[in-house]
Amino acid sequence: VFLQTILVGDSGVGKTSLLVQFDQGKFIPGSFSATVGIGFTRHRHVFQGSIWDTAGQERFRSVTHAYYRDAHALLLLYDITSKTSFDNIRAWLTEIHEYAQSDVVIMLLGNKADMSSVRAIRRDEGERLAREYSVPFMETSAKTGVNVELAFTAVSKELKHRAVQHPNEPKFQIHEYIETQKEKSGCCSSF
Ligand SMILES: Nc1nc2c(ncn2[C@@H]2O[C@H](COP(=O)(O)OP(=O)(O)OP(=O)(O)O)[C@@H](O)[C@H]2O)c(=O)[nH]1
Repeated sequence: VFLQTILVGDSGVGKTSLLVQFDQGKFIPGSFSATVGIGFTRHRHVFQGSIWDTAGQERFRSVTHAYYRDAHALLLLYDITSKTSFDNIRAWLTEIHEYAQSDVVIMLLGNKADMSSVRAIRRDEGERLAREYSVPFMETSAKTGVNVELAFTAVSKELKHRAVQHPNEPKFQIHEYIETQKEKSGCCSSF
């Protein structure tokens, strides 16, 4: 099975940066250039699949919709310093439910966790929204790399497990896996 993961969310939340951090282990500050359509060049083979970076801008929406259907997993990002990007998550989820496969693995990510001094969305607000939609959640930073590897690994493990599920094997618990692995970024700043 060829597994496809795509990154979605508002323009500027850090989708390209997250993928660059995961792929190359680096962050290029102030290098905001909006993705046009689909980031074809920015996919990396993980396990037996690939990751696609989509454009957050509204005008590319019809292009990205076409990719939802073939996606096995979706990483849905908002920016913890942007209330708008968080408020738009519900709209993104509506789109996902409309265009993606019903069994798609979804993970909610609150990115830019390194900017907690100017955060607009508390971590528990992210957690609550994720619970409402029964999706796993974590805060990430494409800048420091916190939880970046984990986000991709957790999704890959879940997909891999589904693909090769043996009858007597216990089901992979993505929520538990994340809880035991996650770095509590900005743990000590005020909620
Ligand atoms: N401090 C900080 N800045 C970040 C982080 N992630 C992204 N940025 C910055 O936010 C801006 C937007 O990042 P991109 O990765 O281009 O955003 P995008 O979601 O791919 O945007 P579109 O391609 O338009 O959909 C850039 O200036 C990044 O350097 C992060 O985790 N921390």
